[in-house]
Order: sequence, then C-alpha cells, then structure tokens
Amino acid sequence: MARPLIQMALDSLDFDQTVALADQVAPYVDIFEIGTPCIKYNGINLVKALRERYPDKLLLVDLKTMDAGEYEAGAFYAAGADICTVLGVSGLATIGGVIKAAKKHAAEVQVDLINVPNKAECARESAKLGAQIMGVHTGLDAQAAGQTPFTDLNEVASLGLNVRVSVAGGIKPATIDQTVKAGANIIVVGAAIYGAPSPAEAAREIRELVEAAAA
Ligand SMILES: O=C(CO)[C@H](O)[C@H](O)COP(=O)(O)O
Repeated sequence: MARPLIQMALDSLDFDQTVALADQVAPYVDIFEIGTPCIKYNGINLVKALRERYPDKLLLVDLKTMDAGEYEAGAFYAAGADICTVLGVSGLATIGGVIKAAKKHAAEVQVDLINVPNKAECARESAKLGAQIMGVHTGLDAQAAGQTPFTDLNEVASLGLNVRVSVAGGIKPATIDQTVKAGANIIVVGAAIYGAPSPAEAAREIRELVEAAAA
C-alpha cells in the first residue's frame, strides 16, 4: 500500500522553538502542521517564515475555523498554506467558504471531525462539497480523559469516500501499525515526537514504523 504521509504537529507557543523543532524533524516528516495554539499565538508571520524556509514541504495551518470560512482562511492560503483546517461542527456554509478560498490558491481543505456527533454524515457532505481531507481527531482534552481516535478512524476510513483520511490524537510508536492498517492516509504526531528526549530520533522511528507497516 502507499505509505501514509507523516504530519508533525508543531504545538509549541514559542516562534523560535517551533522553527527549531521543524528543523530537527524535517528529514522524516512530510507535512508541518502549525498547531492551533501556535498559530493563534504567533500568527501569519510564522506561516510565511516556514514557507520561506521549507518551500517544498507541505504546510498545514490548523485554524480549526468555526465561522467566516473564506475570509479567515483566505489570508493563510495567500501566505503559503497548502492545507487549512475547518471544524466539521461549523456547518456546511463555513466549510464551503474555506473550500472556496482554497480553490483560489490551488490548495486543500481538511475538515476536522473533532466533536462532530455524526462523523459519517459530516464526512460525506463535506466530501460532496469538495473537501479533500477528513480529519479524525481526538483532541488533547479528550485524550486526557482516556479517549483514542481508533474507533472513529475505522468508521471514517470504511466509508470509501474519495478523500484522504487523516488521524490525530496521541499517536505513538506502539499505535502506528494499527493506524496504518486501519487505512489512514495521513498520520499526525505531536507529543510522541516533541516530548521525546530526541525529537529527531523519535521522528526517525515513526518514519521507519510507518514504512514497515505500509510495506
Ligand atoms: O490538533 C491537536 C490538538 O487539538 C494536536 O496537534 C494533535 O492532536 C496532534 O498532537 P498529539 O499527537 O500530541 O495528539
């Protein structure tokens, strides 16, 4: 099977630490995600800085847009984002707005299914509108309460939609194999890399495990 892409969630608030972490893991990951707290704290200049430093990496800005989809996301696509996220709970008008903004820049949209009650319906409707990526996501607060994304991943991956399925929520070396086998096309890793003694070594291990599981 095709190797799933690896997305590094850059979740620090510190601008320089974020760029330094990106430098450490760059050889092993496909997508840099500027996490939601990070983009709120640092703003669009971080998008521009990472775009300039890494012209060939995919750059996802985790806006988790809830309203004013076209207006909010447009500026981030213009600054160099390849993918912006919009919340599934925002509704189809907002999702449609982000899709419109993405089209202007030949970019893509990820619908974050976090806290969406009917994920299958939201994924189907968002795919019909033109969203390219469905994000199965157990957030940090839900993880702290013991939740994992695997049941939702199985459900969304088995819908057979013409989209890529991304999964986030505490993915670590021990869960890479099941994540790949469940059909994830994009595997998001944050704490298991940035919280490791050597982020570069942790990213290298994740890359090897993903390659082995997809072989
Ligand atoms: O989007 C996020 C939180 O809302 C995180 O970036 C995502 O969950 C990945 O981080 P981790 O692997 O630590 O769960």
